[in-house]
Amino acid sequence: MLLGAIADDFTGASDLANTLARGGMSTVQFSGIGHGARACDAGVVALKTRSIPVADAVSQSLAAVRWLLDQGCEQIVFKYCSTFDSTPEGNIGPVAEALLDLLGADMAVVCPAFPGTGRRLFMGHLFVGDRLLSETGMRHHPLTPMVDPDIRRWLARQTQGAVGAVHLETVRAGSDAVRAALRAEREAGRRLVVIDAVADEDLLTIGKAVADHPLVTGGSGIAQGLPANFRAKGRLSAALPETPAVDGPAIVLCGSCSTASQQQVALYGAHHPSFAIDPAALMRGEITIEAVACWIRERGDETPIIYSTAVAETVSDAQARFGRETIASRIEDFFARLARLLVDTGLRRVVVGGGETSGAVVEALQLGSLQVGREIDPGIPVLVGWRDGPVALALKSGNFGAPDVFEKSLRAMARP
Ligand SMILES: Nc1ncnc2c1ncn2[C@@H]1O[C@H](COP(=O)(O)OP(=O)(O)O)[C@@H](O)[C@H]1O
Ligand SMILES: O=C(O)[C@@H](O)C(=O)COP(=O)(O)O
Repeated sequence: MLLGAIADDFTGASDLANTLARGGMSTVQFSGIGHGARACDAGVVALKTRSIPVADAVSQSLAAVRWLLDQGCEQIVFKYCSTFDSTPEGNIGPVAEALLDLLGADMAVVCPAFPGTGRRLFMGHLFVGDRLLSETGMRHHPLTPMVDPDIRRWLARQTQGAVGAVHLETVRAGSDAVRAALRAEREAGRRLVVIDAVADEDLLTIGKAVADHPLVTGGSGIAQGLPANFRAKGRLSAALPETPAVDGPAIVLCGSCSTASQQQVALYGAHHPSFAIDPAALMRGEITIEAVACWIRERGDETPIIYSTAVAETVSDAQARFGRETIASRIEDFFARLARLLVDTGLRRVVVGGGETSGAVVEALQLGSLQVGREIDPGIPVLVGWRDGPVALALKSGNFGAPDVFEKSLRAMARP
């Protein structure tokens, strides 16, 4: 492995793996570090560290990066969400600072921008489409409500050290100007530097400027320029491995409550059987895995959607009644155990909506390593793992995907 990455959730990992694969690196996504290595140019370790206590996130991230270094990785990417999902405590800042220490690095860029999905960073402020981050549905995220669009200020709340900034005019002046600006930030003692990017060309400029940085942090966009650094040195594998087409019984599971997911669930549900998980009924034990699996079997050849997706008010009511963490983990656990039961009884294709939800599901399936296949929509590839035969996955990040992304995912998995 040349490039090693950790991602703080599973949809984020597949988003990054997709970018690296499209950039020409043979890429494997690992579910944690307990499953053994596989030969590839880039290894992406999916963690579920976005919404856990800071100390746990730091120790899991360090362990994963140590493992990647043992596999020979020469550069490490720390991938977090393009909407910078985090709380005032972390976990982006503390993990980034711990990685700088581990790698003996004196600085790293911080760049959540992903223009292909409308995430742009200008003057340190993060936009989604034409709105500041805090004026979007992310303000009401069930676990990491994003109420401040100034990434410099939000990150500074999470870090021990001061946060630096490099603005767009410098990025537009080219890689040498970026290198000089980053050097000035480092000399001023600012180890984490928020850097603007509003277009793919900005990310390519930044990618070139950080070719020799031990640590690069950002959304998947920051990885756009990295494969070229290895290609320029003639280091990339000649052929990219193909993923098999996977057909057969399928399910769509959605635990994301994002605005995009609400629309996608409604559209898919208009044409397919759908089953809504009511959190209160789940907590009372009135919805069981076995009963839902039986309902799915009764649908025959159809591919149903099972979802807990709800509007912000319903989510906050459930959180007030049962506690934010309790209800979240109860729902995640439900999807995880349901997916495992279904795959063990013949299901071959699983589409999951939501990063935390995907993490719970993929961990329960214990697929180990996943090969990265074709792109379904920006940031969403087909992934293929193995459990008594190939199992295809599509892990849809909350706000990613066209309105018909669930249908498209099922079709893309089955295509040779
Ligand atoms: N109806 C609901 N009420 C409360 N919490 C919910 C509900 N539905 C899902 N959740 C929780 O909200 C979180 C959504 O996070 P995630 O799966 O990462 O989606 P996204 O990708 O949109 O962030 C999960 O922990 C999930 O269990
Ligand atoms: O960077 C992104 O936006 C995604 O890759 C990502 O991390 C998504 O997280 P969720 O919205 O929680 O799925």
